[in-house]
Amino acid sequence: MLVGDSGVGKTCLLVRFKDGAFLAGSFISTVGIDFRNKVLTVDGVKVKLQIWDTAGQERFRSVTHAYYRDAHALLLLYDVTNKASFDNIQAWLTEIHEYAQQDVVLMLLGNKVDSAQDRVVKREDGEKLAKEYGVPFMETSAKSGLNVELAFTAIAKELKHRSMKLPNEPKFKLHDYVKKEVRGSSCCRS
Ligand SMILES: Nc1nc2c(ncn2[C@@H]2O[C@H](COP(=O)(O)OP(=O)(O)OP(=O)(O)O)[C@@H](O)[C@H]2O)c(=O)[nH]1
Repeated sequence: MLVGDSGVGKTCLLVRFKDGAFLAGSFISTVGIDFRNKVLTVDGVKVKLQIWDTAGQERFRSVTHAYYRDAHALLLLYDVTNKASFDNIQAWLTEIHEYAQQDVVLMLLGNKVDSAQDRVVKREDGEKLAKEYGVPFMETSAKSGLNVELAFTAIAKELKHRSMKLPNEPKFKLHDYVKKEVRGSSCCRS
């Protein structure tokens, strides 16, 4: 399930992953909730991801709350060009702790790193926050596609590992896997 403030790029991230395209042009906010399926082959095993795209707008919060408890994984997004979306991450985490399953797979994503000139949230700030909460972290761009496949593949691998519980298979380390991340530009407006 994709969560985070309105406009951080949840729908675009999902469309980039599903269709390999970027939704340029006017911004159409998600109403309530929407979902798309994608089948990935992970280490020779087919994994069907059902990905729920939630509305970031406050007025839909009660609708999205109802979906948290069925989510196996949450991708929590902020927009690196929007400080408020980053400041709201703590509130999102509080909501997640309240409504999601305790063992939900969680990943923090700083999106829109292609907009280097408009960046206001430093990579280190994202990393620091993620470390504080023990959550894997990556920076992404739905526009350029940077790290999008990697983020979803990481989730798929973790979920596959958890569901198959093969005793002889080495434990999948999500925190290590996300280190394959390609670094975007760290340029800042301020
Ligand atoms: N430059 C840039 N723009 C992006 C990126 N991702 C999304 N956008 C733009 O940001 C705006 C919002 O994107 P959405 O994907 O609709 O945002 P959302 O988080 O789904 O918003 P809600 O549905 O309201 O919760 C759109 O104008 C997108 O074109 C990105 O990676 N880079």
